[in-house]
Amino acid sequence: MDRIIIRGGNRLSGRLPISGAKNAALTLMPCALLTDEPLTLRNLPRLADVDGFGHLLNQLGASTRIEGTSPQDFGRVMTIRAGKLTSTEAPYDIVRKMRASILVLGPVLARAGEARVSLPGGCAIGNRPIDLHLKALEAIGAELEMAAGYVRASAPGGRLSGGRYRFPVVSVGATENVVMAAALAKGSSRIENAAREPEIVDLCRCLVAMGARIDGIGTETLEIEGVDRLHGATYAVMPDRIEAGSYACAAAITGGDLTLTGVAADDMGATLAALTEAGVTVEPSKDSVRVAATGPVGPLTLTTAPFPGFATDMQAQFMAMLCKADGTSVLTETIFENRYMHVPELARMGADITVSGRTAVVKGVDRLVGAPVMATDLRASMSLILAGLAAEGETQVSRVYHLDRGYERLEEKLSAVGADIERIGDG
Ligand SMILES: CC(=O)N[C@H]1[C@@H](OP(=O)(O)OP(=O)(O)OC[C@H]2O[C@@H](n3ccc(=O)[nH]c3=O)[C@H](O)[C@@H]2O)O[C@H](CO)[C@@H](O)[C@@H]1O
Ligand SMILES: C=C(OP(=O)(O)O)C(=O)O
Repeated sequence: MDRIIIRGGNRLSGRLPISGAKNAALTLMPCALLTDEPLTLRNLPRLADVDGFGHLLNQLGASTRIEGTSPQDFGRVMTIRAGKLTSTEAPYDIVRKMRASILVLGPVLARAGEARVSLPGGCAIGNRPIDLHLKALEAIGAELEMAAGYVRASAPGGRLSGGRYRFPVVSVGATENVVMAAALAKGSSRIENAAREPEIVDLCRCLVAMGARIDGIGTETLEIEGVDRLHGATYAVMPDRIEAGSYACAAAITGGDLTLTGVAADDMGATLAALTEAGVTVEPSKDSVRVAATGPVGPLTLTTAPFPGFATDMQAQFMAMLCKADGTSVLTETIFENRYMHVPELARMGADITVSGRTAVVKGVDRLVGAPVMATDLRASMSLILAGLAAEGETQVSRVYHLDRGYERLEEKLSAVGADIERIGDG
């Protein structure tokens, strides 16, 4: 298993390119299952999860072709063609490695009239049930059955009816699943208390480019008028606002000056507001953001919330940054019940953090010291990288396969702006 070694203390500066968004890519790729025509996605990040999702699409009978890119290019172009689905099953072996596999349920059901998908189970950050995906699909006409760890869904008469559903809790994935399925339903659907994350907007725009009829895009009420068929399209994946936010924290924690290029600052409101509140200079322009800091950042009080609130996917990175803040910060995690796995690892590097229930109190310290640490999930891993960049001496991060799910060529991007970082393979 690879490890990442960081010798901390370097101030980062320069331009750092931001990739296409993992979480948008993982909901745009299954859209290809809704049509027999090709869907071409541009600006796809080179990530383990994207490769894994491609593999799942192949299992279902779709072909995936990566066009004309050389290894040094960011932003791949993939054409997915699901002329005919040869299988309607997402097997346990794939779903257990990548939770987002559940996002084939709605599209396969809508296209083929039936789908069988393994239940994903929990993961390091929490229990993560899929009951809301199932309730929403049921509300638009799906019949469901659970057996042997799988959910089997069918549409009576081969086609979903459409219907109305109000989410009791905001769910990104469940909103995505039901919107994709409703796009091909016989009738219309109204989805209330829908997630409003920019990735949902990206999904809706792609579906509209494929011929879907959706009103209320970007609001909490989505009205979808089902169409008989969708067609192919070419669509560019939105910039990764979480990757951009993570590197913004890298600029801040190293007292650096980074210009993040290829970003959509409008999608990063809560992150940029929090950085500004912490005394970091934030200068957004058309498709870049400059983030610069000179001394220790100021303390913050942050609570995670669905968009437009402060993203849970940024909590660990902000915690790392605040470990060296000039004062005491309070972070509250409201989305996932177990998203503080990075705390004991940060403590090994000298951080002073006390967790009580959903709240973490982070007392800023003058120095962090490099140590061997273990990545436990994607954003927790990034928090360890950030702490390592600011720590004295060497930090070794193991289990970096978590990072490879969501950060494209991390060591290359960070070395190019001055970090002393390398990946070491064990075998
Ligand atoms: C691939 C992808 O886009 N992942 C993102 C997506 O995950 P994901 O779509 O899994 O997250 P959700 O928005 O669904 O989860 C929000 C909350 O709802 C709960 N819940 C969700 C579904 C369900 O059927 N029942 C239920 O109780 C979850 O356990 C969690 O507590 O949104 C999360 C919240 O912004 C992000 O952290 C993830 O990075
Ligand atoms: C939790 C995340 O992803 P996933 O939903 O794919 O596990 C994340 O991107 O931080």
